Amino acid sequence: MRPEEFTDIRYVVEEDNHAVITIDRQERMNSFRGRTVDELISAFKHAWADRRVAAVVLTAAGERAFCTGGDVKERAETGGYGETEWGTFEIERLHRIIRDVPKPVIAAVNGIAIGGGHVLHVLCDLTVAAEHATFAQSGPRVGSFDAGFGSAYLARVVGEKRARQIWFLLDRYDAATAERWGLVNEVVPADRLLDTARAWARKIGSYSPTALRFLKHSFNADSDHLGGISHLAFDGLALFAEGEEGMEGARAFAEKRPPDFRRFR
Ligand SMILES: CC(C)(COP(=O)(O)OP(=O)(O)OC[C@H]1O[C@@H](n2cnc3c(N)ncnc32)[C@H](O)[C@@H]1OP(=O)(O)O)[C@@H](O)C(=O)NCCC(=O)NCCSC(=O)CCC(=O)c1ccccc1C(=O)O
Repeated sequence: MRPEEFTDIRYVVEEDNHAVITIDRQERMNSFRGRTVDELISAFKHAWADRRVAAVVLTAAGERAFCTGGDVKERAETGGYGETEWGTFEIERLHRIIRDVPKPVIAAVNGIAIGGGHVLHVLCDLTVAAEHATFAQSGPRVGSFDAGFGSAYLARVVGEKRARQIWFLLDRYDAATAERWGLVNEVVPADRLLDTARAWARKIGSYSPTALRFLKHSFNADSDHLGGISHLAFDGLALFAEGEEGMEGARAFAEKRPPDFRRFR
């Protein structure tokens, strides 16, 4: 897919140095549907292939949300995430490409990062967050889980107790807390968010791309076996999400009522 065809995201190469990928579905709080995921994968491939690009910035439009994960309304209405290029929902491939693209990926978190949106920033190499940004997982409330990188790799980042706290209590954490936990690298005022990400990209652009490529692969190698767990988990999730228990979570969200999971205990 060519960048001119994108409807859910924007892709721009700035200063002949870095790519900026902007999720832009503000009417659904920058949640992703199947098409959004296809476009994100395509954008990362463009950034991978483009020799001008030293680093990739992943951000989103507006100040309210970075990404709120899967489009829960779409899921409640249709049981899935809508049409895709190949007929498959490629979120796992998106996770892989963020890790595999041999250039540092910087998440610039401009608002809430929750659910699958939180997982996206966790998988990025670096995270800079606006002061008002918040962080949370939500799966067990809306009938979902990320039992792969989204939980196991998160535990690498913040430690087992914090990762379990994030997934079992589903609270929202402010940017200062996220920085204290090592979940984000730096917190800046909202009006400095993109400039900080750009400055990091510029700095990265002055370093040896081959050295950076090997370093990224080296960091990944140590946790790559978690990809096998992700594989199992996403196949399990696909079955779970369309079943009664999974759908209770999505429907409850769309109907603005608390979910009732008691019959599934
Ligand atoms: C983000 C909130 C905390 C914001 O709360 P608040 O500020 O009070 O605003 P709201 O009034 O709730 O929301 C405003 C407006 O936006 C709509 N909206 C918000 N989030 C979404 C969303 N994710 N999808 C669609 N629409 C959304 C909301 O309905 C409101 O619309 P109105 O028309 O104005 O009423 C809060 O909104 C919130 O908690 N949102 C849900 C976050 C969430 O749970 N996300 C999904 C998690 S699951 C996931 O991301 C993984 C999916 C996945 O990878 C997968 C893969 C393979 C198979 C299956 C799956 C799977 O489905 O799990």
